[in-house]
Amino acid sequence: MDKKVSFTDELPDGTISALLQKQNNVVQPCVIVIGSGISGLAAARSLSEASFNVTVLESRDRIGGRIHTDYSFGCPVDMGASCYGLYDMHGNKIPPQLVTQVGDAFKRILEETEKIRDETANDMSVLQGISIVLDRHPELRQEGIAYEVLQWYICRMEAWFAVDANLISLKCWDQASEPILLSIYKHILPTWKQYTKEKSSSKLLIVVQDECLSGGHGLMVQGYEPVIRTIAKDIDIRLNHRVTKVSRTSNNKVIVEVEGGTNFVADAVIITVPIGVLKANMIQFEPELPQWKTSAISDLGVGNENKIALRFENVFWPNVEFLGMVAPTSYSCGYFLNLHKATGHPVLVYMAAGNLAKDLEKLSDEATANFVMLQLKKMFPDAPDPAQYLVTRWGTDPNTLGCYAYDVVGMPEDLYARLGEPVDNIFFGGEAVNVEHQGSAHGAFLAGVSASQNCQRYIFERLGAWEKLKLVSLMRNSDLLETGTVPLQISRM
Ligand SMILES: Cc1cc2nc3c(=O)[nH]c(=O)nc-3n(C[C@H](O)[C@H](O)[C@H](O)COP(=O)(O)OP(=O)(O)OC[C@H]3O[C@@H](n4cnc5c(N)ncnc54)[C@H](O)[C@@H]3O)c2cc1C
Repeated sequence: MDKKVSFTDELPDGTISALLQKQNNVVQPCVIVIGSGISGLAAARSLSEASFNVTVLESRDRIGGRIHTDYSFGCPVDMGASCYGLYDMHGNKIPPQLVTQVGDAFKRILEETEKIRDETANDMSVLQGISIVLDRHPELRQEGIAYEVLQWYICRMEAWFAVDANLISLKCWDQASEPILLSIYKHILPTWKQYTKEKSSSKLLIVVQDECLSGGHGLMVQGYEPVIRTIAKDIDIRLNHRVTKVSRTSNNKVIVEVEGGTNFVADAVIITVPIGVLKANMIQFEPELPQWKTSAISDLGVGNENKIALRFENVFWPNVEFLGMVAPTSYSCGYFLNLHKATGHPVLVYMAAGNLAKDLEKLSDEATANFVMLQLKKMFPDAPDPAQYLVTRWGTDPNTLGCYAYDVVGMPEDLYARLGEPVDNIFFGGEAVNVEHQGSAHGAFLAGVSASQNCQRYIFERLGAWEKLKLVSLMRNSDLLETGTVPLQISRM
């Protein structure tokens, strides 16, 4: 007589696994993740821990994507922010009181733009909003060097969005969750502590530091690399696999084609390539993606920010966390992160955003380093030549085609949400699908986990009772997972 096995949680661990192993027909659901940035790796890790068979396809010869720690200077170089020293274009230090005073005015200006937004039905740019506020409140206008400091604050805001302020949507710029708003204030205002006090938001700070992966705007002294390596541990990652096509089949499978013609077949795919890559249609979809999805991709903006790291033989600058140079326009303001303070190595990192970042990508590495040295020499006329330099080109790198997503003036507000919606068994992760923390490493991480959970749910719901039982038993017994792994991809040569 056949013994009926019921789908129950009560069975002792191993009982069902042993039975299944005997039957020798254990097939784990297969998922392909495209992209090995923090989002793709988070998705892959989450799937792997749920006993799904997962393979990551990565176009580059390295993992990490937009998180890349360079060690060629003999120390890790990536990112950070906070305490500051501001200079004018003639090398004179700006009095800290003036910087704080203009910072407070800038905070008030931003608050006043909220009223403008509430009054008008149509969207406008942040820069337009600021200009209306200054017309209405002459007392907030700045003159002389204070005007240049105000431009520097606008320059830092542009760096946050990686695009010029005349392109940032007033309607959407601060619609992210409070922790990210707090990060913006922290990033651009020396008075951020006062801001958090006013909002009595010590709880928010804890959220920023504990819940978000990067802990707000701290500097990862060892670089981000160890985080990436930890998430990627034991995951099947195929480097130099550039995906060119994703096809859905009539039997609910996906076929993922890479450059060179190799195909991978799976039950579902999670796409985590940058929004710039999607916008440039570097991946073909068959059948085509629906209009609500393609319009979200085309309507979302992608900004640009580049870093130019300079290593010197010795430190000749003050012991501050960053050096800023004010100027009559935000385009000509400057910002150098001082890595010496955190790492002890004589390294400065210049950051350029928006149009400046685009313009610098038209120059050679050497010409870019020369431009940055001219900026530095305005503050420190005797600055020696750097011993080494590194230049990023996120805007023209075919693996990114931009820095991160931003809200274009006048576009619908649901773009991030639409971008994150699955299309059957195609799921979307990546920085740009996180509604609350887009443009950040922690947002990308959370988007990857969320795409994985949606994908697991989708697959689980489509399994028959017997397959569900098999999957649950696999989840309970990781030993079986090791012996029962089935290769994910098939090749069609
Ligand atoms: C200059 C700069 C400064 C930043 N500063 C900060 C900061 O201070 N704090 C912060 O939190 N965030 C910051 N960010 C943002 C953060 O780095 C990103 O949001 C995050 O790393 C994005 O991760 P992701 O996995 O979504 O995308 P990515 O890391 O870009 O991963 C996508 C992967 O897909 C791969 N790929 C592309 N095309 C294909 C294809 N056709 N087939 C296969 N693979 C493909 C890419 O090579 C890449 O590895 C910064 C970004 C930049 C560029």
